[in-house]
Amino acid sequence: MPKDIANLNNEEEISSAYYVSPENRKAAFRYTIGYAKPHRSKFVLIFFCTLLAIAADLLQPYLVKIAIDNNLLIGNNDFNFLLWIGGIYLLLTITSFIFTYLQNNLLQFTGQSIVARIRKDLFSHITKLNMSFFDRFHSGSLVTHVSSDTETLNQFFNQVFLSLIRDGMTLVFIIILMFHLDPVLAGYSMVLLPIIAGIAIGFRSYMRKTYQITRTRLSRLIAFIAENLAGMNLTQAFHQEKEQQRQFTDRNQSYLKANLREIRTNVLFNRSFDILSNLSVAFLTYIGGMAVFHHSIEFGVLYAFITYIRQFFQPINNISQQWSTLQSTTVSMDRLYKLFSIEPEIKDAPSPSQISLTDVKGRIDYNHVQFGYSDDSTVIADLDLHIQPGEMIGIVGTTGAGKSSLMSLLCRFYDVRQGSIQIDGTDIRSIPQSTLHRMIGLVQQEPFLYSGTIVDNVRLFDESISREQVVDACKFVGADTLISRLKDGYDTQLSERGSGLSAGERQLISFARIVVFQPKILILDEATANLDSQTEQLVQSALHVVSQGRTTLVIAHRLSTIMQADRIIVMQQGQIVEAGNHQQLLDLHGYYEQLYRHSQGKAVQGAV
Ligand SMILES: Nc1ncnc2c1ncn2[C@@H]1O[C@H](COP(=O)(O)OP(=O)(O)OP(=O)(O)O)[C@@H](O)[C@H]1O
Repeated sequence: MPKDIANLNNEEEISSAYYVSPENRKAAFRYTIGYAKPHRSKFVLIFFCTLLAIAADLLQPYLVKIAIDNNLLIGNNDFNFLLWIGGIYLLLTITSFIFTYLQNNLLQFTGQSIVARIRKDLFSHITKLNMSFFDRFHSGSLVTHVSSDTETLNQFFNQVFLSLIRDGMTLVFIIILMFHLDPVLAGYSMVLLPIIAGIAIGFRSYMRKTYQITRTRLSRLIAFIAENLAGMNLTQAFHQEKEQQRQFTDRNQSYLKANLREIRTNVLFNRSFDILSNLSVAFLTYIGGMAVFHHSIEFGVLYAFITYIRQFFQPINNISQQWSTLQSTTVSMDRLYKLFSIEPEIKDAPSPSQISLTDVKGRIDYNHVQFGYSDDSTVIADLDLHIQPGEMIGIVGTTGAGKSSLMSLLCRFYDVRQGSIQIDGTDIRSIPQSTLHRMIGLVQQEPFLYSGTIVDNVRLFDESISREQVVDACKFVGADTLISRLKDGYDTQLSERGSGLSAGERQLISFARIVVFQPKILILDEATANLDSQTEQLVQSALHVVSQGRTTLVIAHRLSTIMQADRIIVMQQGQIVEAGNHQQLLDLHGYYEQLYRHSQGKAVQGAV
């Protein structure tokens, strides 16, 4: 994967991030073109529309040439003939309009459909990647890939591709017509062709660099905005507004500078190109004028020739302009291809065990588990834990002891390094992930809610679950009273991440999800620390009712939540150091007792 573009700092890094090796370029190109294949017939149609539009355009000067040479210059004032020529000219204009319109619409439709498909596949691919991928990748950069890089591909289909067909064909037709009109003048023009093309390509390659810098700076800006919006509460809580504003201004300014430089270079190039084009016209007018003077060509030929030479520059300019777009498309194609090529590290076994969700009992065995996020770190060291179906386990421990990691391993967000985890005696690596995730219900410390109504959030947009089921579930966990107090009740629209609801209310909605989806195992990363005592009471009783008949693992931040647990395990540095029920642990006079005394002290202080 190239370095995260959000983190590119200087232009050298930018250049190297934008370097695409020829092999990668080919593979990425083949991959992208694969998306265009189903649209073959539309591309053929586009080709013919373009062909007809160009032919209609290019025949117009030729018609005028005929009118001049075959009528006006020889004094054959045949008005009928001129009328015919005028009629055909009009017809050609209409033909060009119709086919250009068709070609544009067809190409837009095809290009947009291809890119929409790529965007859809990319999003679906990203959702299948493992947590380790998201540990490495900033969400801001992923937003950029899904939005900007696919947009660049859009430009490829709607601009580059169109230009290659339309301008390429126009150039070829103009050359043919020029040679048909006068080979000598055409020969002179051909001398100019490589000079103009050389200058155009040289200039464009310089422009490409400025363009890349602009795009990278824009990506950095977008990534910064995305990340800042996600962490806005933190920014405000820690009065980071000024610092964030400063960083934003830096990025904004550097984008502005790059943008202005790009525009300056663009204008300079286009004006230089115009001058070059005018000089060439002047040169050919001189040579052609001499030829007319010496009667070696007719005036109409010179007229047509000058018109063609003017039209000759446009496609060269267009192609060279698209050349730089093509370069950035190559980079985007490469980045998207690399993203598509990332395989999920955690995959279902080739022949997974078939497990019926209704038969799950909920026994969990951690068998001498070892785990680390990287090869050189160990977060869980040889942990052995066996949990009976329906048992409630409280997990406490120091910060960073590995409590959440233990839960992530059970959900198979990561795979164990050594040992195994079994559910009802089956290694979770041989259970299909979709089944595994239906077996386990997760209530996070900061429950995530989607944009949508409360009903949508409880049933997770699964229309097969009725509204009544949702309401019953909310009543069951005691969330009904809270929800009824909201203005639109169950139809209250929740904004992004469920803001508008308190942490406790969000937790209650997560509990209702558990009741609706009926997983046999419940994991709760408890967040009662943030709750007022009344909501805490509600969450406690919700936990009590929801945990009935389920194997429940509770990471406790307040001991009051787990004092009633069947078993409490105390973790330190990835190991279980104490285990037993509340009383047994107090009798050990160990770490748990210290925690308990500490929490009692706090409670007393709180009461004072
Ligand atoms: N995604 C990750 N990538 C790398 N290291 C991680 C990741 N998540 C956690 N860690 C590290 O693994 C160790 C265990 O973290 P874990 O979150 O499991 O601890 P915890 O006991 O749940 O802590 P807390 O009570 O603070 O939530 C810590 O040192 C942490 O820094």
